[in-house]
Amino acid sequence: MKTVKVVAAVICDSFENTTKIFATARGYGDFKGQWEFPGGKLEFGETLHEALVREIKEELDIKIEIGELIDTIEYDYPNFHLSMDCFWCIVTDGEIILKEAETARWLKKDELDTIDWLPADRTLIDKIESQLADLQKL
Ligand SMILES: Nc1nc2c([nH]c(=O)n2[C@H]2C[C@H](O)[C@@H](COP(=O)(O)OP(=O)(O)OP(=O)(O)O)O2)c(=O)[nH]1
Ligand SMILES: [Mg+2]
Repeated sequence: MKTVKVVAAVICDSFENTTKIFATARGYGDFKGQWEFPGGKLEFGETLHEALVREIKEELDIKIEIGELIDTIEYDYPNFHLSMDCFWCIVTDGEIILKEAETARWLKKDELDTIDWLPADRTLIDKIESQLADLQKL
């Protein structure tokens, strides 16, 4: 099975005091209407950071700062294997404009389980919830 290498941005309001994260609903294709984190496939020769900055500019028209890696999700879809690196990010410049997504939401911590995520994202949501819970204990 072919592997598709993807990088995704979990954009939050603050690295230290996170109260909400940004999710988008896919605007096209097989998973239209299901929720995900903005990002996309690496192009040849790009680093993870270069790819993520490019994708977020293309999809949301903003500049981001990339923080820590949250997790690398490995997931088998029927037609391909997904390997997706997911990073905490914050917006550093611009106003979000949805260039590709059908719609978007800023989700509070307790809302993360209330929407229909892409299948590969469910383990990531658990990881995000536990990292946010750890942050609160500090
Ligand atoms: N961006 C993104 N893709 C995800 C997530 N979860 C998940 O299973 N995927 C899958 C869906 C796609 O099959 C694959 C690649 O994502 P993509 O469609 O965003 O790639 P792209 O932006 O480069 O778009 P395209 O030009 O190939 O259409 O990863 C997620 O949270 N974010
Ligand atoms: Mg994309």
